[in-house]
Amino acid sequence: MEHSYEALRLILDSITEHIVVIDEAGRIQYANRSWSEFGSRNECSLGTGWEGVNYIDECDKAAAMGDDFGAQAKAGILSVINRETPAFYFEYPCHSPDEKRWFMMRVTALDMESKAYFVISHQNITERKLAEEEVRSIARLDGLTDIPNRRTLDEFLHNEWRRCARLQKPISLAIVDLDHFKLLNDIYGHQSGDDCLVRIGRLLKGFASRPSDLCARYGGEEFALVWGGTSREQAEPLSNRLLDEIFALNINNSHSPIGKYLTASIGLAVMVPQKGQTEIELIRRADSMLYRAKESGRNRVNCE
Ligand SMILES: Nc1nc2c(ncn2[C@@H]2O[C@H](COP(=O)(O)OP(=O)(O)OP(=O)(O)O)[C@@H](O)[C@H]2O)c(=O)[nH]1
Repeated sequence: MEHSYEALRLILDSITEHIVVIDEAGRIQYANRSWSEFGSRNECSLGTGWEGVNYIDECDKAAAMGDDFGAQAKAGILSVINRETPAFYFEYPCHSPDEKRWFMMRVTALDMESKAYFVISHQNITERKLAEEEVRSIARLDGLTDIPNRRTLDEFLHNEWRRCARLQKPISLAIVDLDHFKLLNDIYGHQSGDDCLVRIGRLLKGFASRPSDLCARYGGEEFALVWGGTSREQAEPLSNRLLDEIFALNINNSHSPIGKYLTASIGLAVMVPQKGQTEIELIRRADSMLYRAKESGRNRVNCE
């Protein structure tokens, strides 16, 4: 069987990986059925017929249309052709309008009948990529409230700070700390405390609706809101509305000296980032405003 050309062709056609073989100039010399079928199903630039197609030119065309992966694929293929590396591996997205897809491209040399050829195979790795995306998104969220966690906040704040520095726009940070939450936990139990944190998280999501906004769980019963491109005139009423809405949830905290429903305190800082400053200064200011809000009676917004 191994001597039968027909048998080998059938075997290659039965493989789900898309396989093409090119020569040193990049001209396609062979394509298996999976490769041809994928091309025709997806109206890929290479189309159904492969005769006369130069694979490297196709990568160039993709790169010229702004596809960075085209340029990377070409560089990798050339590195194998020039024998700078024995193999090239490359993961790239190839999404269709209605589904996400990723492929792993492998390029290896194949010396045959004293001529050099190169095998390029594409394996569908979508399942693994989707699982990785899921893990990444779980790692970015707080397990209890399902809103971004501290790590995500730090990253977002860093990027938003830099964006606002570039545009010389104000950036606001509100640190929201629930008042006498320990009493709520002590009287109604830890589970009620958890339920309450979940409700607050849900409420906060409604205060972070723009791409330049983010709400996050900052610590135990502390939350944070970043409002990029937002001035004090906009952030202060927003913060006051947030306090009103927390109170309007009517979450019992009967032993709180402030009132029978749960309240919160907010430290608000607003800065237009200047040279030499970092977002640490914004956090420091919001923290000190929160401290003052707590010191001066809680259930209020303090803004410097
Ligand atoms: N149920 C629950 N409680 C939490 C969680 N994280 C922190 N806490 C509780 O939050 C309470 C915070 O207490 P404190 O730091 O004294 O603050 P506080 O009672 O809110 O008082 P002030 O902030 O000064 O108004 C503690 O009892 C923590 O156990 C959590 O994930 N779930």
